[in-house]
Amino acid sequence: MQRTYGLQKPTGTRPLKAGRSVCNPIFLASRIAEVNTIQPSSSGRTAGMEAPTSGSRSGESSTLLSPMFGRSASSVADHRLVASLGSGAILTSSLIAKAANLSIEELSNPSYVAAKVAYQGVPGAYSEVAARKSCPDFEPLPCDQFEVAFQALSQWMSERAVLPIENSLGGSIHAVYDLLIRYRLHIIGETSLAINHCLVALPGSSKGELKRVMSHPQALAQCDAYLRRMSVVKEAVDDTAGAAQIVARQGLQGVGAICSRRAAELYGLDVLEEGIQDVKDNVTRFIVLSRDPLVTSESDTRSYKTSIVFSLQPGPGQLFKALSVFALRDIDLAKVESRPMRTNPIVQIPSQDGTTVTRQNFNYLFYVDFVGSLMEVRCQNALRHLQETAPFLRVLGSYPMDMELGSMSNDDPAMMQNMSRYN
Ligand SMILES: O=C(O)C(=O)C[C@]1(C(=O)O)C=C[C@@H](O)C=C1
Repeated sequence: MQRTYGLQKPTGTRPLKAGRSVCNPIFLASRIAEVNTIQPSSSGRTAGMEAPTSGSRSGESSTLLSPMFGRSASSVADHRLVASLGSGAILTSSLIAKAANLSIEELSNPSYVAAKVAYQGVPGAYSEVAARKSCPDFEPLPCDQFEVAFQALSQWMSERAVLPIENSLGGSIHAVYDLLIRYRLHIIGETSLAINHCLVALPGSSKGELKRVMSHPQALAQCDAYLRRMSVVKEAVDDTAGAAQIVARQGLQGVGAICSRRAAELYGLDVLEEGIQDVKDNVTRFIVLSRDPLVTSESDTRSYKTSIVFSLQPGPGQLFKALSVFALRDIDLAKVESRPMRTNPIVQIPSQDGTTVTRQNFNYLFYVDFVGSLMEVRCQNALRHLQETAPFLRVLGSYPMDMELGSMSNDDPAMMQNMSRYN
C-alpha cells in the first residue's frame, strides 16, 4: 500500500481561501469507530420501518451526532464544532480542520461547507465524474476512503456524497453496502457511468517493460484477463486516479496504472492502451446520498426506484416469503444483495419447546432495490406486508431512476465540456 492511514495532513496542499474548492483528499481515516445503527430491542425486533419523512434530519438521530454531548443537534455550527466518530471517539473542529488542511475559520465559513459533494478518490477518479454528473451545481470534495465520504456528509462538511455501488463486471461494492447500514443517510439519486480503462505509465514507457500495475481493486478486477496476459504483479490502491498520481509523483519506472484517460492527462502520464477492460461495455452505478430523504410528490411522473434493507426471521422459506410481497403486487426487483450482519453474525435459535438451541453461524441483511416509488400505494402495502415478518426493515431511499448512461470518453462532448471547466 502506498498510503499510510491515520489522521494525517495531506502532502502538497496549498492554503485554501474560504469558499474555494479543496484539491486534496481529506484524511479522517484513523479514528473510525464502529457505528451501529441496528440495536436489538427487548422484543427481539431490531427496528421498525423508517419511511422518509419530509424535513427530518436523519443525521441528528444517528450515533455520529450522539446524545453523549447532551445537546440537540439543532444548529449547523454545533455540528461542525463537535462531532463524534461513534463509540466514544470524538473529533473536534480543530482535528477536522487539520485533516482537511483548513483553518477553523475556513471550516466554520458557511460558504465553505455549502454545496460540496464528497466522493472517494482524488481528482480524475471515476467517482469524481459521477459526482459532477449527478450534482452539477456542487463542488467535488475528494476523500481518501469511502467512510470518509460518509463522514463528510454526516458531519456537515458536504451536502451530498456520491459512491459507487455496483459494476457490471466486478459486481457489488460491498464496503459501500456495509456503510449504508452504519450511517443514517438517504439515497436520493443514482447515476451510471460507462467505464473505459486505460493502461498508463511514465512518458516514454512501453507496455513490455511494466512489471507492476496499480489501481483500485474494482478496476484491477475489471481488467483481470488483460493483466493476466501481461503477467504483471497487481497492486491495489485507493482509487484509479490515485494510482496514476503515485506513478507520476514518485516517478515509478516499470510501473503502470489503470485509470481514465482524463486521470492520465491530469498527472502527465502516457496512455499505452485504451479500453483494456475485459468486456467493452463496462458500467458502474453510483448512488447519491444526502442527510435528508428526497421528498417526492404525486405529480412527479419520473420512474422511481426504492432501496431497502431488511433481516429475516430464522426458518425455512423466509426469503421466499419476504420477496413474495413484491411479486404479489407485480413490483419489479432491480437488485438483491445479501451481506453478513456484522453486529449480530451468529444467532441462537431456540426450539419450539425451548429445550434445545441451534446455533446459526451466518446471519444476513438483505438489500433490495425495487422499481417503484414510496408514493405508490402498492409499494407502501408491500413494505407494510414485509414489516409484518421482517425483524428489521429500513428504507434507504426512494429516488428517480437514472435512464441515461454518462461516459468518460473524449468523444462525449457534453461530459468533456463539463470536465474542462474544472481542469
Ligand atoms: O477508483 C476510481 O476511480 C473510482 O471512482 C472507484 C471505482 C469503484 O469503486 O468501482 C469506480 C468506478 C470503477 O468501477 C472503478 C473504481
